[in-house]
Amino acid sequence: MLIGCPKEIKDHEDRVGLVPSSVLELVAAGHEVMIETNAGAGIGCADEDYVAAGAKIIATADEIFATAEMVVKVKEPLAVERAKLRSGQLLFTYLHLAPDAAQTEDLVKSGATCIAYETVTSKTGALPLLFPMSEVAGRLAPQVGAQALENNGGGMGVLLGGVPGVDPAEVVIIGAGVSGTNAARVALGMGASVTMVDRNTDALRAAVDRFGTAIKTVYSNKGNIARVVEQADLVIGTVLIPGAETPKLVTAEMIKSMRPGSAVVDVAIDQGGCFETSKATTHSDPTYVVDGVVHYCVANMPGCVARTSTFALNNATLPFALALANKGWEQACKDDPYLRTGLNVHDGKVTYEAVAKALGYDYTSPESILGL
Ligand SMILES: NC(=O)C1=CN([C@@H]2O[C@H](COP(=O)(O)OP(=O)(O)OC[C@H]3O[C@@H](n4cnc5c(N)ncnc54)[C@H](O)[C@@H]3O)[C@@H](O)[C@H]2O)C=CC1
Ligand SMILES: CC(=O)C(=O)O
Ligand SMILES: [Mg+2]
Repeated sequence: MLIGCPKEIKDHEDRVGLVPSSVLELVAAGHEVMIETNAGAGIGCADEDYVAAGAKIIATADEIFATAEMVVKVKEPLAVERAKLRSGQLLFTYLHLAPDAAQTEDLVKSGATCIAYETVTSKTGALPLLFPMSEVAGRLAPQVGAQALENNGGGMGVLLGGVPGVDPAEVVIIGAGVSGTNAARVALGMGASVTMVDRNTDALRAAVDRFGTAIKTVYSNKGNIARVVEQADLVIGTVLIPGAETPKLVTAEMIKSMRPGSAVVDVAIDQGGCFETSKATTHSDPTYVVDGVVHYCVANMPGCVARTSTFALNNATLPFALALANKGWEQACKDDPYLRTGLNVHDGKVTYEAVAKALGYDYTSPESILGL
């Protein structure tokens, strides 16, 4: 198969779809790999590293989209990239379609087959291609939240860990999944006082088993969220309903109840965000203030630690990229029901139910397309 990997063009997105060692594996399996020139610059991988792995360096994204049978990326295609997609082409990347009507419409119109990293599942019901980036974003969240609480960051001038004789910050993490657990690990390490909120009591039990009495846990309902948010210095939102738009669990009224100079970090912004006051921001201009509360809502947080993130992402994506290249997407999705759940759009049809429901499309099941 002819595989193409363009340079990412989202604001401050330095990750890249394939690292040289992944190229090596794909080439060893008999495939041709095209990498856009300088695609790996932000992760410390030069064109020569890709050439040594067997890739061909291509001058422009246009050439890659025009010829590749499978395009491997990191972020959702932006409008200029969507315009280059072709009918019958396979796109393998993050998509986050439910809150993004414009992208969904373009992908449907393109006729391409689009497999979303974030809805590929595993035997245990986990999301193996979201997992590594949720680990990264979760670990980054207290770090960016701590900066937002600094006077320079627009915050009230609170040190997350406090000092002897002065209280640490109160950090509330809504969603005790992968991002939430990683956020808790770092926030506790920085010395904050941490409360985790989830509607899944098993997730709260797992947090207590992991962190012991250092962590406080609260069951997720409106009243409890209103109470802990009002008392928080920093709220980190990491809620997910796979493939669907994030529920707005923290209302504008709750944000108003927080102390001026407190902060929120909406990790879940890529699925629409869990604060009513959230709107997506970029690494160039990551924060804004609503009712005195600093909001950080960057939708590609791992992009700022691109080297760590790209290698972690490739560890997870490579087996699936190999299966897609070796067998073609149809056979690969027939053989693997967990990869099949990644199919979001095919030949003008929306093939992921939560996306169809969120955006008012008819839903066509992957099984019906594959004749299963
Ligand atoms: N902004 C960014 O750069 C990045 C964002 N993400 C996003 O972070 C979000 C979280 O991802 P993961 O941690 O992997 O998900 P996860 O599935 O591991 O965890 C989500 C948690 O939310 C909980 N939840 C669902 N409904 C809830 C409710 N009503 N109240 C409280 N908790 C509720 C679930 O029980 C689960 O424990 C996703 O939207 C993901 O796309 C992930 C990586 C990077
Ligand atoms: C998961 C995701 O959207 C990201 O890593 O940017
Ligand atoms: Mg994102």
